[in-house]
Amino acid sequence: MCQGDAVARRPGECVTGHRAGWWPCSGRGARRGDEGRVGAPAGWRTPVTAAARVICVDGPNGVGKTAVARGLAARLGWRWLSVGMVYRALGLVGATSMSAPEIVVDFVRAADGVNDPVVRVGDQTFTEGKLAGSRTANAAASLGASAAWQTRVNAALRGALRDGGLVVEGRAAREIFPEALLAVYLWADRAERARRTAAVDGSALDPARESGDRHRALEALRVRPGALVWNSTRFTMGTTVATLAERVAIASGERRFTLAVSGLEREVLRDGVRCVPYGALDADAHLVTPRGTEPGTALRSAVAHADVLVAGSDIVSVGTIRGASPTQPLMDATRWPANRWLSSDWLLQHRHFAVPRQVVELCRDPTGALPTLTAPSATVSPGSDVDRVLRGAWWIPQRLAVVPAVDVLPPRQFQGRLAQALHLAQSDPESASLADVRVSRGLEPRTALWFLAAMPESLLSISGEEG
Ligand SMILES: Nc1ncnc2c1ncn2[C@@H]1O[C@H](COP(=O)(O)OP(=O)(O)OP(=O)(O)O)[C@@H](O)[C@H]1O
Ligand SMILES: Nc1ccn([C@@H]2O[C@H](COP(=O)(O)O)[C@@H](O)[C@H]2O)c(=O)n1
Repeated sequence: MCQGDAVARRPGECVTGHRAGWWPCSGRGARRGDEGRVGAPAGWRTPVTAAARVICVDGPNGVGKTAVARGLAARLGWRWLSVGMVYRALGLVGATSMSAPEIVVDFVRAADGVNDPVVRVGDQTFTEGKLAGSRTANAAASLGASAAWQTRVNAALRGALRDGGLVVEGRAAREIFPEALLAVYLWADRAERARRTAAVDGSALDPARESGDRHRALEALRVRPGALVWNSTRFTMGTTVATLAERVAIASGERRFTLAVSGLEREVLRDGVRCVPYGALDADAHLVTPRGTEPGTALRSAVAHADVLVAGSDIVSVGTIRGASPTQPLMDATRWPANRWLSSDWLLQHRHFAVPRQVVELCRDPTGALPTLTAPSATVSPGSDVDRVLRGAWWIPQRLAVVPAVDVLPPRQFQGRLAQALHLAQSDPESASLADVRVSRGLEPRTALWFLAAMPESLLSISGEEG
């Protein structure tokens, strides 16, 4: 089981040297040399130890962590747990460092068969329904920022580990359960999160709570390295839950990440990625390459894209695939979790891109037919299938605010400058929310991840030498 911090090593490798994400790190995954062993995934299964059957779901307020965690637990037949619930319960009983009540987290089977969490603080018992909504959140936030409470709450949460799987939702779930099989950072843009929050209890998103959660020193809201970043803005709960269940199966080795590749005539297994001819509807993503691309080049491209796609994203283009160095595409250089900041122009210049199946499905035409994707030329005609799919990605910018280009700064200064720019942008809700930031390829990966968490709506372009 890989517990490694993937960004600290060579891109795509965990401590044991296996690729993180799309093959399991328990030693039985596919390796180089698997090529052509089509069919190996059938019945191929890596046993997952009980301790590793933990999925973490983190993300900003109102994105749907609780609803998605419960839905995923129901689908997998696992229990689910909420970190925020414990802090909310403590806030509700008016816990203080002097009172130090006992905290116990347990489960109760709901009418629909799901094992829901129950939090006992002293002699009071809370279920999620009693704690939902924004009412109790501010007291929760101030307790949650304290290291002493974190220690106690985290111990209570870990005490809830049982045989069988556990889906844990909440801030820093991954820090509390570092052994997790899969950590998900659930995202939705601000307007959608506001809509979801209002639908729960009529309340508004609280920017102060979110900003506090982002900027505090310990257990801050941010994307943890290696997390699957799933942008749920345009997906139903059902699609998000089904997708995450598939990603759990991939992480546990029960299923292989599958890419449908244009121009490929037969199924091939390459570097652990199952590549199937374009058009296969069960693929996790579709890779479009320009007409006439050599199969070998398309397969190298597939592996490079898969590396990024397993970490989430809407549409991915990994830049020039160099013949001699297929393992060093542009995106790998930063271990980017998603490249949604790449502009449409950039994408068009590269003329190949990969799209998760769920994005393609969003772009069915009125008769329900799936779009036909062909590699874009520099002029994509408006209304064409490719145009619809590219526009179906939420990130194509409508407007742009330019913060100072920071490409020549070393990482520390870079982060300082970004923090300043972000602070300005976030403290003025009327200001444009998008930033055009140019980064050099030497960008420290953690800074990139931090940036994503701090300002996910940004357009980030990568300049400087590729490779
Ligand atoms: N596509 C969707 N994905 C996820 N949730 C959705 C979606 N559409 C609607 N919702 C609803 O949005 C609400 C999100 O609230 P929920 O409490 O789950 O969010 P949360 O991230 O846990 O919030 P908080 O951090 O404030 O506790 C739920 O009622 C959920 O059913
Ligand atoms: N690790 C955590 C988790 C949550 N909190 C605080 O509790 C608030 C409520 O959490 P929800 O996920 O239920 O919204 C949240 O805003 C956090 O401030 C925490 O401090 N640490």
